[in-house]
Amino acid sequence: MAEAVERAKGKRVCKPIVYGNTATPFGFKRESDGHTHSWTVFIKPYHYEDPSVYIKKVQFKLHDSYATPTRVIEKPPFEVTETGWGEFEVQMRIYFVDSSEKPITAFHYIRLFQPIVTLPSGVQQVVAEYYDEIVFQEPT
Ligand SMILES: O=C(Nc1ccc(C(=O)N2CC(c3nccs3)C2)s1)[C@@H]1CCCN1
Repeated sequence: MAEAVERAKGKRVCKPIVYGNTATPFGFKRESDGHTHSWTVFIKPYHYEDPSVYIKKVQFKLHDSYATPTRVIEKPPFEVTETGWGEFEVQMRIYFVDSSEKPITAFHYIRLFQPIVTLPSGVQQVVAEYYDEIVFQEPT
């Protein structure tokens, strides 16, 4: 109720987003660290638009075994590329250009093995992504 009072009635702005990860197997276990895959965790607009218009930065929290597990990305693309051998949960915290908008948190479980998609190039890749919407209540 307090928030409703704080914000004058105004139009609602919806920003469709996609978040998730892609992954590509090395095809072997790397001798140095046992890693088997390269993966990229991301959050991006669903439509073709510049996310920096409304997203200031995104904080990705990886598994603590990674060096510097908290990664802050301050300009698009809002993504982190790493290598590894297993699947685990990543926390993503989205900070907005409008500082009156509270940051929001999403969680994504890194997938390395499925679902497999075949890209137009014929290359096979794991793509695990989810659709969501960020809704802003714009004051008048
Ligand atoms: O896999 C899992 N957890 C994982 C956490 C981190 C993983 C990983 O891939 N890596 C740590 C990173 C480094 N290695 C060396 C230096 S940094 C590469 S895997 C769980 C276990 C059961 C199901 N999922």
